Amino acid sequence: MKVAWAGSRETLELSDRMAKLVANDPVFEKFTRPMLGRKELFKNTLRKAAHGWKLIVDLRLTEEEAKWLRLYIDEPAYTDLHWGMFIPAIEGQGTEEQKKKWLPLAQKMKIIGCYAQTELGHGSNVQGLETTATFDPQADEFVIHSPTLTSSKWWPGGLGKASTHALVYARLIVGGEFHGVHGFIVQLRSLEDHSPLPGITVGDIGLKFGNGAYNTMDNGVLRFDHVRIPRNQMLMRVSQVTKEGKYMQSDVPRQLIYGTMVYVRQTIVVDASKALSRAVCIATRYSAVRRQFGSRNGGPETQVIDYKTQQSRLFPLLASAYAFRFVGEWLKWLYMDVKQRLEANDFSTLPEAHACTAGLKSLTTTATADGIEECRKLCGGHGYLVSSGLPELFAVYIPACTYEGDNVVLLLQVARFIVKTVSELGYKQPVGTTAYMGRVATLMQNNCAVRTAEDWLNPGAIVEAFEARAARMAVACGRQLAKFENPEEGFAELASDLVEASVAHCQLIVVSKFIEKLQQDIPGKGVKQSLEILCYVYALFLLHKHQGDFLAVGYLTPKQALLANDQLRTLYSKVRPNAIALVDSFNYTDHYLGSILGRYDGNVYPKLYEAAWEDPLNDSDVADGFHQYVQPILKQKLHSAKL
Ligand SMILES: CCCCC/C=C\C/C=C\C/C=C\CCCCC(=O)SCCNC(=O)CCNC(=O)[C@H](O)C(C)(C)COP(=O)(O)OP(=O)(O)OC[C@H]1O[C@@H](n2cnc3c(N)ncnc32)[C@H](O)[C@@H]1OP(=O)(O)O
Ligand SMILES: Cc1cc2nc3c(=O)[nH]c(=O)nc-3n(C[C@H](O)[C@H](O)[C@H](O)COP(=O)(O)OP(=O)(O)OC[C@H]3O[C@@H](n4cnc5c(N)ncnc54)[C@H](O)[C@@H]3O)c2cc1C
Repeated sequence: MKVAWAGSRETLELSDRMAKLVANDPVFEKFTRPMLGRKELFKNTLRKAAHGWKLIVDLRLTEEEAKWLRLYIDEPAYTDLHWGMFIPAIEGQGTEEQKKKWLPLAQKMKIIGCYAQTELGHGSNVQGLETTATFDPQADEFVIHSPTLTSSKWWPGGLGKASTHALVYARLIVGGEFHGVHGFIVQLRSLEDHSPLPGITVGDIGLKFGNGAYNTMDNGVLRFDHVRIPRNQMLMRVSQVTKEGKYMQSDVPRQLIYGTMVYVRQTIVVDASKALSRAVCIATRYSAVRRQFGSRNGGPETQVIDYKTQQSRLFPLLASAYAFRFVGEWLKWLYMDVKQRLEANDFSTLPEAHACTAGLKSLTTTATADGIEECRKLCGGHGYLVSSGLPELFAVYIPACTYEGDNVVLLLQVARFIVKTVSELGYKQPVGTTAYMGRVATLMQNNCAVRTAEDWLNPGAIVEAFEARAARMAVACGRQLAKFENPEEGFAELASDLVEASVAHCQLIVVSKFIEKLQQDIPGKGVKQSLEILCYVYALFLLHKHQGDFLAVGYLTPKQALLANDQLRTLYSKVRPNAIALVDSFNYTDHYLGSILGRYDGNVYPKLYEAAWEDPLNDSDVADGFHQYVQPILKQKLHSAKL
């Protein structure tokens, strides 16, 4: 099962080596993180990042090894955005000449970059960004300027204190004409003494949610006061500005400027499976350790993992972790395919790539953020201790529902895509993830044929149910939209229904890709069978949770919905014997889990007790402040009988 989770034996071995390299290095200790002050915390993050870079250089780690190393260091840092956005943006939107100049500098970390798109006043609305880049033909330069307070760049990770350069997204103005938002490489700080360059005001935006957590990252604020950069520092693969001041839009779609976001969104889907699997690993192991009630004749109390309510909350999350892992694997393939096509100037699958990355990023991050919180609750009181690992995991993870695109805004992008597909059904055969809409007549006509709970253990029945739900919801939205004279007005009015139809479409993708994964060769005795059970748990859990959709579109009867729930209960009993093996398959070290509740050895109570005394508050029996503030209360003589 470890190979199935890792993807291959090579990846399992490589990631295992990196995990152990980090776990055995005291520099990467994590437990004290939540107790550090902001400056000490940030300095410690810089220290870890520097040590990580030294390991990469000294050990000559490959790009893949370095990626796993940074993952297992498990600390948001400027390197995430340098490697995860600044470099990919240059790779995707730079000309060959620009890549030749800037990539070696960035890859050798001679410069540190961030991705500065969001502003104080605009994040979702990229076309509303206010920073300006005005071409000066006399000087053959762009003048980068922050004309308003709301044009201040705000949020970019690594911007506040670490980065020397930024990829700045600004409104391109040539000869007084606005030509859309484009990316510009701008140096922010001196490479000599790291001081901000003239015209640059830069700093950190302040404390964020949680102790430690994402406060290791210097999300920054940045303002420009007429800062000049050479013309060749506008990324010009998509569009160009000539020396003469002529704007040229190549035959590449303007949306390629958004390409880095597509790339990051697909990485975020796999990240979701990692984050959710960590929380599920902790909650599952602890649920097996924790006993509460149920003792008979003085015997041991019941393991809480054996309660049906615990199983009905925990096992769908376990199944979701595997589901997101496999859909993330497919999404990576989709992204690489569209990237290759783009290199051949084939833009045909760009809309599908955008819709899939946007929709799956939204769906998996929402489910993961909710899932981590559910795992905290599954651990009872001890889940609320920092030493459980869950509060910090939650605090670090939840911005994923916002960054790289607010999850609702992204679902609205999916809605545009499926509404457009429905509107073209009469004359254009849908392909890819919307191919099922080509069978809309059948899907609208045929209802569910399930007669017994067993009938739900049929991939065909599952896929047809999810296809019918998604198709019928999309067609219903299309029909409603047709009633509006102004399509944009209709879209705004029906936005909530469209979002629900988008969720249905995206859940169909996840379920379908899980089923397709099971049709592949999966090594290991009993592994495929275990994954099949999880696949059905995932699908039937969604069907149960969203049964209102399936009933409202008339595809399911209440009886069939009840049969699905009956089957779900049976499936939980089948997951139970393998639950620990399934989470052990994630192959996480205790260091990476950072959780006393999730320890591999299950030695929870002694370690919880031990850890309590390490809290600074226990440095003395009588806490500082007692004598000054409490003792006087205890000693005071009160005359009024009432007090
Ligand atoms: C080694 C370590 C690795 C680490 C990995 C690193 C990162 C990942 C891991 C952790 C994360 C770490 C840190 C956090 C990073 C976070 C960074 C950020 O947040 S960067 C900023 C992100 N911002 C956004 O996502 C903004 C969201 N808004 C938009 O994308 C757009 O404004 C819009 C909502 C899509 C609207 O676009 P527009 O204003 O142009 O209007 P539309 O009419 O809707 O679109 C026009 C047209 O274009 C199509 N389209 C839109 N976007 C794309 C796209 N991305 N790709 C392709 N096509 C796109 C859209 O469909 C329309 O097409 P059509 O309908 O045919 O006209
Ligand atoms: C931890 C973190 C790291 C980040 N890192 C970076 C970075 O490195 N670089 C960078 O450039 N940015 C970064 N960001 C910014 C991030 O990309 C934006 O916050 C994100 O794109 C959301 O945009 P917004 O903040 O403008 O939200 P808004 O769009 O203002 O969202 C506010 C509310 O309005 C709703 N809304 C907005 N538009 C619509 C609409 N059309 N229809 C319906 N509802 C709507 C949203 O759903 C939401 O509920 C980061 C943010 C965070 C939290």
